[in-house]
Amino acid sequence: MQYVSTRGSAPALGFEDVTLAGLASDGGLYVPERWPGFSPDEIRALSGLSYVETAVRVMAPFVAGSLSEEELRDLCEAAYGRFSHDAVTPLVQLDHRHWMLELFHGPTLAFKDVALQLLGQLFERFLSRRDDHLTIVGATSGDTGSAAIDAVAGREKIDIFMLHPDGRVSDVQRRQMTTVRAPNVYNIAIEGSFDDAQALVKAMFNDAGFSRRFNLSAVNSINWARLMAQVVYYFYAAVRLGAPDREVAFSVPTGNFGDVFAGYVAAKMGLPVARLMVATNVNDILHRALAEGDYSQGQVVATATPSMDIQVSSNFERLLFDAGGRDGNALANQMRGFEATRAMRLTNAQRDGASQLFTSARVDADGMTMAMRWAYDAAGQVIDPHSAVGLAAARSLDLDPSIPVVTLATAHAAKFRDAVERATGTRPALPSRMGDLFAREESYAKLPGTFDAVTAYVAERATPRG
Ligand SMILES: Cc1ncc(COP(=O)(O)O)c(C=O)c1O
Ligand SMILES: N[C@@H](CCOP(=O)(O)O)C(=O)O
Repeated sequence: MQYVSTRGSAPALGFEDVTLAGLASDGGLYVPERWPGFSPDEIRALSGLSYVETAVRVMAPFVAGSLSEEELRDLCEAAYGRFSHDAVTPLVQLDHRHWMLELFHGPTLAFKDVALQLLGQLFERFLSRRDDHLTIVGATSGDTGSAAIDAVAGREKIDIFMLHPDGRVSDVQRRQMTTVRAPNVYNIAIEGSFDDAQALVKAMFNDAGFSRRFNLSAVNSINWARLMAQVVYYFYAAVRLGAPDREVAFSVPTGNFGDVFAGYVAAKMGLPVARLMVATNVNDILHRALAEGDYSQGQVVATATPSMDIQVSSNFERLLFDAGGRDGNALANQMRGFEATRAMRLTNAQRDGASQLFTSARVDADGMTMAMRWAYDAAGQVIDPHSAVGLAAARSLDLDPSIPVVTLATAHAAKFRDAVERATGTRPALPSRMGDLFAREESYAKLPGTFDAVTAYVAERATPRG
C-alpha cells in the first residue's frame, strides 16, 4: 500500500516510511492512495474473531509491503496483551438502542492506548531494521501524552518530548505523564492552549533542517498508523451488533477528528455505518464546519472535558481532502489560507461529501452532566465527561430506532473524578495498579510557548542523527 499527502507535493511512501515520518514533508497528512474494500462476506467472516484476529484482518491491507500477516499478528498480540479486558474494547448496553464501546481498558485508561500500544511496537520493529534513532515530538491535551509515553518509555532508539498546556489537563492526566521515570522521556508544560502546543509540533516538523537533524516522528493522530489502529474497533463493534446485515451508527466525542475519521475510513472500507455523530464541547469549530461550512478558529474555552478543548482539528484536513475530491494542490492553497487568516469556508464538494455520513452536535456543560446522570440512572454506568458529551449527542440522533447507536467511551471515569463526582455524586477510584499515582514524584519543564524556547530545549537533549 502506498500513501499520498493531502497537500499533493510530498513523495508517496509505503507504510513503514509513513509511520516513521509522521507528518508529510509538504506539511500535509498521509492517507492511503485508495481505500481497501471489504465485501459483506469478508465482514461477516469477522464474526466471532478475537480482537487481535479482527485487527490483523482489518489492518493487513494497510501494512501490505511493510509487514507480513505473521509480523502484524505478533505486534498486535504484544500491544493488546496489556489490556485489562479480554475483549480489549468491550461493548456495554445502556438501553434498547444505546451502547457504549469501552476503549479505556489499556494501561493509561484512555482510547489512545489502542493505537499507541501498537505504534510503540511498530516503531520498535521498524527501527530494528535500520541503524536510526527517532525523536518524537508530541502535543497533548491530556491523554495522548500518557499513552505515548507508556508505549515508548525506556525504548533505546527513541526520545520523546511531550508538550502539554500548563494547568489545562486533569491532575491524574498530568501525573500519568510526569511521574514516569525513564531516561528517554521529557515532559514540557507550555504556556498556552493545546492548539498552541500542536502548532509548535507542526512548526518543528516544517523546519526541514531541525526535522532532519533529529529525525522527528509523531505520535499524534497526524501519524497515519494511529488512525489505522482505531479503524479496527469500529469493525469489531459493528460486527458484534449484526454488521454487515445491520447498519450501526456511532457517536464520537471529538477534538482532533482522529477517532471519528477512523470511523469514516471503516465506512469507506464497506462497513455499514448509518451515521457518524461528531460530538463537540463548546469548543465547536467542527460543529460549525459541518453544520454551516464555517471552519474558523475561536478562542479555546477551558471545560470539564479538557481533552476536547481544541479549536484546530488536525485530521479534518484528511476529510477535506478525501470528501472534497482528493485535489492536493487545491487543498494546500485552502490550508495556507486558513493558516494565514485562521478561518476558511468549506467548498460545496467538501460539504456535500461530509454530509453523506457525518452529523454534528455541540454539547454544553449541562448536556454533559445530564448524560452522565442518565447513564448512571438508566444503566448504573459511571462514565467520564468526554464519553458523556458523546452520549448526549448520540441521544439527539434522529434515526430509525432499529439502528443501534454506539457511543465511544474514550476515557475511564477515574481520570476525571472531580467532574464525575460533581455530576453523579460518585467518585470513581483509580485501578489499584495506579493507586500510588499521587505519591509519585513529578518531573517536568515549564517553558514559554515559543518555537525558540521549545526547540532549544529539545536540541539540548535529543540525539542528533549521526
Ligand atoms: C478522552 C478523550 N475523548 C475524546 C478525544 C477526542 O478525540 P479526537 O482528538 O481523536 O477527536 C480525546 C483526545 O483526543 C480524548 O482524550
Ligand atoms: N485529546 C488529545 C489531543 C491530541 O490528539 P491526537 O489524537 O492527535 O493525539 C490528547 O488527549 O492529547
